[in-house]
Amino acid sequence: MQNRLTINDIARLSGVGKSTVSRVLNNEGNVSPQTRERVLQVIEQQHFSPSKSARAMRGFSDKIVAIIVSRLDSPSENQAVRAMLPLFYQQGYDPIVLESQFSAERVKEHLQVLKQRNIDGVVLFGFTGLSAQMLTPWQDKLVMLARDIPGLSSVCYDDAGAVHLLMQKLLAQNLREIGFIGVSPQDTTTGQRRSEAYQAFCQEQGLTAHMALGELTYQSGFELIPQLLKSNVQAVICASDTIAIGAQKYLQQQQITGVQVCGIGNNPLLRFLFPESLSVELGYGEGGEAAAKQLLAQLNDSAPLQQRIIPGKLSA
Ligand SMILES: O=P(O)(O)OC[C@H]1O[C@H](O[C@H]2O[C@H](CO)[C@@H](O)[C@H](O)[C@H]2O)[C@H](O)[C@@H](O)[C@@H]1O
Repeated sequence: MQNRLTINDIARLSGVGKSTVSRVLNNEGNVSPQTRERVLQVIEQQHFSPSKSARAMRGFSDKIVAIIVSRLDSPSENQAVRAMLPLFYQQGYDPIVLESQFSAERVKEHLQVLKQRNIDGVVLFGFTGLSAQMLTPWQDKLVMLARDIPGLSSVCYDDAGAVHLLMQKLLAQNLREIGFIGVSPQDTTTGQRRSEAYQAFCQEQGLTAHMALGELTYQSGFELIPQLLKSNVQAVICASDTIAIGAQKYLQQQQITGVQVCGIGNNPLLRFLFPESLSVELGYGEGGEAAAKQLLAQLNDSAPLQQRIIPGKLSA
């Protein structure tokens, strides 16, 4: 676990002054080789890493924000992170990126370390299983993306609205046999909200629902679309563009034409590989920007907490 030692402790343990420790950390001259060696030995023994204030003494930024993504390889999260970075840089904050892999336990560990390091603020890509109890102590310095929890600032995507846009577009094209590839309802947003929106729309319009559930992967789209093809679907809505890429790959491999594949997310790779697909721009970039602005407003101006939903739109 991380230590809480300060430069003063290192100075005391090394038998030197604070400024000497600072000179060693800065790799400046004016310190004898023996003293330098002694200080470095203590630093190593104590697993010391300079605190924010010590970093500031060394000329680094004193302002740090952490971005906790769920998956480093998620295209949607990458878009959001890319949009928030320039805003943090402009305001003199150094961002650091951590990964949760959808583990609440891992988020808890990250937050403990961030607290010890006295980090200024956090953007957290939320997910099902995170508790308000764990996050409320951070409420003034945290913004959650993609999930909302009462009492916290959040920026969310319009999950049900995206499914509606696609269903309406398909109906307008006279397509009524519409399948859906989703993910587990244990995932409240991409899973439950998108699947429920599909089922509700089918019910309202008197359509038969054809559903298959998998994971947030290309493989799921590839493996699940054959089930829906057995029901002679004319179109398939996938809960994400990543899933849609897998579904399209299957159709391409089997040389099946005439099935309209739709995704959610407006992923450039789907557009490039399969330009005939339909997708909804959920606003990942806009979401990342909004989350960064909200966090900066909370940190710099004590702005009130805010919950926001980014509207989606059919991609051109
Ligand atoms: O394939 P991707 O580009 O990664 O997109 C899949 C979905 O990723 C995001 O949802 C997932 O992560 C969220 C945290 O960022 C989490 O709240 C959600 O439960 C996960 O399903 C993104 O929010 C979705 O729009 C993407 O469809």
